[in-house]
Amino acid sequence: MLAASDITYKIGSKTLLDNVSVAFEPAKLNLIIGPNGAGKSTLIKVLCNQHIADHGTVTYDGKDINKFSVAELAQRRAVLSQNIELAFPLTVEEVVMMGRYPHFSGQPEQKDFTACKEAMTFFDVAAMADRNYITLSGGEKQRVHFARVVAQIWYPPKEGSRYLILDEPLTFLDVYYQFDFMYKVMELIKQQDIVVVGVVHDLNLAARFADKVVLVCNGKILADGSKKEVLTKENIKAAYHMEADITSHNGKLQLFF
Ligand SMILES: Nc1ncnc2c1ncn2[C@@H]1O[C@H](COP(=O)(O)OP(=O)(O)OP(=O)(O)O)[C@@H](O)[C@H]1O
Repeated sequence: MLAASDITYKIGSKTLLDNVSVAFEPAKLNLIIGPNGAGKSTLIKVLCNQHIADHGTVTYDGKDINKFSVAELAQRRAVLSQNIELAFPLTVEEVVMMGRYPHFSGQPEQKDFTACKEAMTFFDVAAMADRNYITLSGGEKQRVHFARVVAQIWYPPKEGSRYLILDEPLTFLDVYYQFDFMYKVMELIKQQDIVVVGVVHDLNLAARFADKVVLVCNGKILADGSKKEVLTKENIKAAYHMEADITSHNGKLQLFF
């Protein structure tokens, strides 16, 4: 379980997160939604210790994030950030191997090569293994980063959960790969010990796939629960100032604007 309790985070006089408490369980697809500037990326950064909260705690498996060493956390928790830029000419396989850096010192071992190969196959980028990363399209690069972060947590740790934190993973992907990615994440969470937290903008993808939806607005949690509980006309209006028609057919929610 990944939990944040009473998080307040300020920059100067601006409060970016205001007393936020939220928890994410393993084996569930947890999605964070909310309008631009709501505080979603800030929350992700606090959950990852990239931002230190002014108040409140973040725990992984009940243990305070500050009690983990950087290496310990990196062996169990992979983070896909927005706008990843690589300055060096690397092959796709070398980029994916970066995910394994927390697991070896010196040279990668056979299990690191195996994790990379399997993660590349899983995300359909194995055929590009020897390509120069910077020559790839935006969507191809994004799939390479999926392989990198998933290679990082490919094997279960001796104890505790694995964590996969994704800040807007669907940017750059066409509709086929958006769905493909969601199905693949659902396949990963069947392993039961992976906590997945992702930020998405597409409310219909959240309506289709999420087990839990957290709606962030003005640095606060406006709603937190199942997609049916959170994706209501009232909540959408309050957060996005938009009227939505919401239909439910065979248990599937759909939003129209
Ligand atoms: N260093 C900073 N100084 C001042 N304000 C900041 C800083 N970083 C972020 N903010 C502001 O904090 C608010 C929350 O930003 P954040 O990036 O968390 O939003 P978001 O919900 O991820 O938005 P988006 O959907 O547009 O990516 C925004 O208003 C942003 O301008």
